[in-house]
Amino acid sequence: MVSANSSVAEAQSLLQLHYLVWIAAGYVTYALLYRALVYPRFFSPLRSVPGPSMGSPLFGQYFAIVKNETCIPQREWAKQYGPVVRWMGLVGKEYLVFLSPEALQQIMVKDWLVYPRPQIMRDILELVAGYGLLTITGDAHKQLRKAMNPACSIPNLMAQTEMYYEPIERLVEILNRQIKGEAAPEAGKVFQMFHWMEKVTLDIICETAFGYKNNCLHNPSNELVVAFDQMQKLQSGENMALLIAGISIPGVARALASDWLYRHRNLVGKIPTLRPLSLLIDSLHRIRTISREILRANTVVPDDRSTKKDIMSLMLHARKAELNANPISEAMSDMAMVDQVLTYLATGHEGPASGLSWTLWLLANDLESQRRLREEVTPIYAANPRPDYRTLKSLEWLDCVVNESLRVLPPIPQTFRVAEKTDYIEGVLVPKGTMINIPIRVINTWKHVWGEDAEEFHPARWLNLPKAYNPTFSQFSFITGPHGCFGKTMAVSEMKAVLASLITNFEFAPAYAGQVAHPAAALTMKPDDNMPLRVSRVKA
Ligand code: HEM
Repeated sequence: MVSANSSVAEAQSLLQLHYLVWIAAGYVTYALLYRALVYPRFFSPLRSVPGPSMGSPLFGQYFAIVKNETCIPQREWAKQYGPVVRWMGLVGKEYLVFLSPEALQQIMVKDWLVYPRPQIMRDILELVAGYGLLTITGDAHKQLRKAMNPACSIPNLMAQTEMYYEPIERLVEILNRQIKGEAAPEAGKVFQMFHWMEKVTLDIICETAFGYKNNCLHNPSNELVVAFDQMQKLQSGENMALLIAGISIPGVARALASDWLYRHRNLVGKIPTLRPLSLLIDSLHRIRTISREILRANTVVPDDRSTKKDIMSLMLHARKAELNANPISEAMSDMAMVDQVLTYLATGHEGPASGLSWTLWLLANDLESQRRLREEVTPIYAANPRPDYRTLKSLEWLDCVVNESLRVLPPIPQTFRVAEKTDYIEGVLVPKGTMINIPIRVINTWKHVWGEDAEEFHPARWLNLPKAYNPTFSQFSFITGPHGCFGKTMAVSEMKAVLASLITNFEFAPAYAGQVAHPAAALTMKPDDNMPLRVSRVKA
């Protein structure tokens, strides 16, 4: 009897569980359908903002975004619908694009605290660049940025410029030697220019930011280059989607950077879909190991009178000052310091390496601009092969070339912000939680400002700027405001030093007839074929 009763009770509770599962599944389906199909079509305050069709019910325009060249769909939409565009992401997630200076001023400058980087973006950035300026916001960000600002002061940059030349001269010497070794040296040699730009910029940032001699130019199996290369190969729309899906699960971002998962990465790699994650774990571990090494090599804290203002000295100094003021304060731990090293390693070389590769590509396809640049820089180098910061800054055509290249092919082609509260932008009611897509590449090539040839490379346009040009918002490659690029001035002066040395010594041409560039982007926009270019000695 007892057992018959308990069987009935068991059957009843199973039935209840069964109902609960059905109710939960029904609710999730309803919520998904409501979010993806009903709300954006019938209730969203953004439903009347112009933009492309809703796309697929679950994926919106997601595939148009990840399968096309970065920012090209947004550019087409802006041409068709104007400077405010709405597009749909996954499961009804609404994205807004604004191109006007007024809107960008509000989002990036005036109300920057209302529009922080979205959490998912910060999680991804934290994975590659650690917990630092890129991932924090508000007061913590203000404090860290204030401590670091002297690293990019003009006197500091003037002192740093001299340090660029050792790696640059190594690069020139390697290219020269390899061209000489060819059967017909006068015809030059094809080099994967992105690889070389990555190496020279890594050596420069290691030296100028941390006083660390990396010398990956002479060492093809250098751990840092191998790790960053491996990460670069993983940068595709599909892998990014996998990463975003993975990171959306709480705890996954932290796990990916953990030593435990590194030890078990081969197990992860056994599942074919997860193989890119196992490579990512490996790269992250290698980069963290070197960052720790860099920190260990920098244990001496500069005293108060020290004139050393490289990034590492400033960080050590800030930590010492904090501990002196309050010995029990939570000054940066060694782990937090490693994260700062990661931030500058990643940001300090990727942008300049991509920027330089794109500039060489554009010059290889515009021989007149290349010739004019050589004519400007050659006498400068003949007088002094290590021109200083002010000399580089004063070269007019060099400035035009760098500005124009960064405008047409910006190394960081887009970024995102999220509305933390409901607000109006350009008269559009933007509900809390709306994603703001800042398509830098589209802003930089907006015909309304730059005219009909906006998408073409014409350095001379910087000598006669259009009426609608706005110095802060028309070339937006470093964005602006409290989260604007920390290394802007350094990046530009570094690009100029590398470019001027290369153009004085070499001529650049496409590697083969009909060559086209293939920009591939996840975080930064790089040439997906490593940019092969034919390099030959400048004829006397
Ligand atoms: C051509 C080269 C470069 C370009 C185009 C570039 C562009 C950018 C952009 C667009 C951002 C904002 C990203 C966002 O908000 O989503 C940014 C942020 C940042 N960049 Fe650069 N960057 C370059 C070089 C550098 C260099 C050389 C350094 C370091 C020495 C650097 C350090 C940083 C840091 C630390 C941030 C975060 C700033 C903050 O939020 O306070 N960048 N960069």
